Amino acid sequence: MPPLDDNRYLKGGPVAARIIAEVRAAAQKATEEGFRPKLVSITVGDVAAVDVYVRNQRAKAELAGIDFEERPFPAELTAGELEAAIHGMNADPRITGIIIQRPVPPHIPIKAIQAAVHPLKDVEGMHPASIGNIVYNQLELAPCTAAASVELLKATGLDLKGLEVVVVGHSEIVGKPIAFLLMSEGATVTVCHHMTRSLAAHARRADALFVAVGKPRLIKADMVKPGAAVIDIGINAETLPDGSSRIVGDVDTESVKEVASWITPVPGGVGPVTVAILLRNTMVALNRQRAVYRATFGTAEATLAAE
Ligand SMILES: NC(=O)C1=CN([C@@H]2O[C@H](COP(=O)(O)OP(=O)(O)OC[C@H]3O[C@@H](n4cnc5c(N)ncnc54)[C@H](OP(=O)(O)O)[C@@H]3O)[C@@H](O)[C@H]2O)C=CC1
Ligand SMILES: Nc1nc(=O)c2c([nH]1)NC[C@@H]1CN(c3ccc(C(=O)N[C@@H](CCC(=O)O)C(=O)O)cc3)C=[N+]21
Repeated sequence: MPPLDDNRYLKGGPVAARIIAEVRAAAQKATEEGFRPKLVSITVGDVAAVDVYVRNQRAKAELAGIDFEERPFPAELTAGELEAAIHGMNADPRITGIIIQRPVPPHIPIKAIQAAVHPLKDVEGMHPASIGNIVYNQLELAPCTAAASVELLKATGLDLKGLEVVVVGHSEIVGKPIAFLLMSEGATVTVCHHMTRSLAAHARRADALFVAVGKPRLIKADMVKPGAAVIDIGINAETLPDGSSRIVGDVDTESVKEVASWITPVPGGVGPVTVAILLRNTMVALNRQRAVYRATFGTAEATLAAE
């Protein structure tokens, strides 16, 4: 197997740019028709871990013509107060989508809070109803990171039907939705987690390996099948001896790139595509809201016109 040349890095930039261009055209059309999309980002407390994510969301939303508003709440906020604020946003027709940045403080029950977001405004695809849609093969509004990871695998041109795929990590926000999306596309999916007996034995069988664990360099070259596609979802901050910090994934990229045919870099891989999918989901949400609006008010108009 020849060493991976630069072309085989599965970079997120071009995929994200294509999606954002599509979103921009759709957002412009919707705005002209009187429905300007708007995304609201909720953070609770001082969460340094999401700073980069929120900064990129704002920058790309501006590029796409989607309004972006940050609503920071103090760490002492109660779950009831946060739910009330979300109900207010659900009822506000100017707001298209709501994203609750993770993590939230331990006294806030994240599942209940995610369920408080109206499914029509759930641009993260984390409401139980949204997750349920994925199980029923309705894939147009999926959790952003999971959808981004699958989008990158598709960019390899590999046929997903019957593809042997291994997903490492089974969180509700990343690993599990990746597995459901891939099953819907016809892949044969194995899901590994911390109780899996031999991670290496499973991982080595994969034509496509997805890793979402949160452990730097968990996946080494001897755990990867030659020629495989490796999608590294991990985002881990690492402090260097000189005190500076950098972001690394869950895959030992240096060694794995000698074995794999495709590998997503960190940074510059899944991250930028995640942001693009969030914006695409915002347009999916807007279109659904418009359909409800038409069904509610358009009919009355048609009835009046007919009279
Ligand atoms: N690029 C992006 O857009 C995003 C990146 N991330 C990154 O992805 C990574 C995962 O995030 P998230 O899913 O939220 O994390 P969680 O901590 O919620 O989940 C980690 C998963 O890894 C599993 N796991 C833990 N240790 C092992 C092990 N040794 N071998 C196999 N599996 C193991 C856990 O299994 P168990 O539950 O059984 O212990 C769990 O399912 C993080 O680095 C995070 O920063 C997250 C969101 C977005
Ligand atoms: N409800 C919720 N959903 C999430 O999906 C979620 C979250 N909370 N909390 C935090 C994590 C982390 N995350 C990132 C997504 C993109 C980049 C990103 O765009 N990264 C770029 C830039 C990195 C840089 O500039 O250093 C890259 O990887 O190239 C980073 C981090 C989403 N997460």
